[in-house]
Amino acid sequence: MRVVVNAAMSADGKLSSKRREQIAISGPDDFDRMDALRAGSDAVMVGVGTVLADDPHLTLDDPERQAARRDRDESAHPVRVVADSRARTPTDARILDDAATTYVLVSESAPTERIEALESSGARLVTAGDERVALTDALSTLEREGFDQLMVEGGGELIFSLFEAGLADELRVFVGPKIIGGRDAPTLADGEGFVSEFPELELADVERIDDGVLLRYSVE
Ligand SMILES: NC(=O)c1ccc[n+]([C@@H]2O[C@H](COP(=O)([O-])OP(=O)(O)OC[C@H]3O[C@@H](n4cnc5c(N)ncnc54)[C@H](OP(=O)(O)O)[C@@H]3O)[C@@H](O)[C@H]2O)c1
Ligand SMILES: Nc1nc(=O)c(N)c(NC[C@H](O)[C@H](O)[C@H](O)COP(=O)(O)O)[nH]1
Repeated sequence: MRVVVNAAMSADGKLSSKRREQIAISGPDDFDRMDALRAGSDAVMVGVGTVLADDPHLTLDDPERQAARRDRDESAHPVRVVADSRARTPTDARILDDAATTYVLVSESAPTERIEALESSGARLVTAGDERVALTDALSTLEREGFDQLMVEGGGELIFSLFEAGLADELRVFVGPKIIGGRDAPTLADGEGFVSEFPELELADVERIDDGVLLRYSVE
């Protein structure tokens, strides 16, 4: 399964502000590019931090893209995936609505009542790992479900872990024309951080979009 990380960051490398509220960094063309990438993916994944901060829907905006997926005998929207070790996703989260199938990746530490609440909300639960979701195992399960391409939208904690586990195959990052600042604002890769053996990228393409630049890297 190909894992494509796609995010938008300010010119100073932030994914949102220190308040962790959603900030429009992409312009209209980059949002449309993101929608097209979602349409070409079997599943779209975020961490529970993004769910709690943004209440994302993770569906396709463009009806024609939905129709094209149906014409390919696929679901109108890609599957939605949340990395959520303790099953904290609120049962009224938009990501759990009936617009698309949603997988919640949990660990053994998730309370039974929370798991039951998410299952009652229609989520499909995948358990991997003791305290935190074991991403390698969880993504292997998704691959066995037949997913060929997984798009990961963030946030920084999840993206760091994917690179740390060697699971990211491609990084597409839109650099937008804003300064957000803030030593505590989320960046593209947060987590513990690397101090050696830094993941190496190969620059595949540079494209001007809106008032920003899309950088596409393959991960070595
Ligand atoms: N600009 C963009 O493109 C973009 C995209 C997405 C998000 N964002 C922004 O980013 C912010 C949220 O980012 P975030 O870093 O706080 O949250 P996140 O990466 O979305 O979610 C992080 C959480 O995921 C859970 N998780 C489960 N398994 C994990 C694993 N193996 N490794 C890492 N995390 C794991 C952890 O919570 P548990 O320990 O409870 O499981 C962790 O705290 C928001 O402000 C949002 O607006 C921006
Ligand atoms: N590509 C991109 N450009 C941005 O300017 C921005 N703020 C995000 N942020 C990602 C956001 O935090 C969620 O991951 C979903 O993109 C929201 O999904 P919906 O629109 O509700 O489907 N992503």
